[in-house]
Amino acid sequence: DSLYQRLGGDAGVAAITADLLAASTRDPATRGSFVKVDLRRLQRMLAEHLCHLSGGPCQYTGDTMKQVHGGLGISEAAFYAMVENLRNVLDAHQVAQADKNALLAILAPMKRDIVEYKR
Ligand code: HEM
Repeated sequence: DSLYQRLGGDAGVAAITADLLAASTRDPATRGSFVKVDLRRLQRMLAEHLCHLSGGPCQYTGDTMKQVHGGLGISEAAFYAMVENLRNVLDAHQVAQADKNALLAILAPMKRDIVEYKR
């Protein structure tokens, strides 16, 4: 029994990813970053990434977090806004508190590779 399974497996991770992307393209704190992005591809890569990180049977085929986000000028505030949106999405999918914390704990250290500005 892995975190991936507790997130709902393939279908759960796909739905969580779709909802997070929907929130990210709506939230004024983050939406500007996604204007020119191929969201279908991003959905696929992000789902792969989350599947891999949570112990699912997936290979992540994208680039490193530093390669992907470098130069995008992402602020710490935007990062925290996305974390907050993910927290809400996981709540909406009734992911247990411990599993939510486990996933967020895996993602938190990536901040240093993603954020370029304090605000
Ligand atoms: C822990 C937090 C985050 C994780 C795990 C994450 C993960 C990813 C992944 C896996 C990709 C796809 C990589 C690829 O295509 O090779 C991606 C792309 C992207 N991310 Fe993030 N991300 C995070 C935070 C953010 C934040 C806070 C923003 C902006 C507010 C952001 C903006 C983007 C954009 C714009 C792309 C698409 C880049 C492109 O295709 O040119 N990400 N992210």
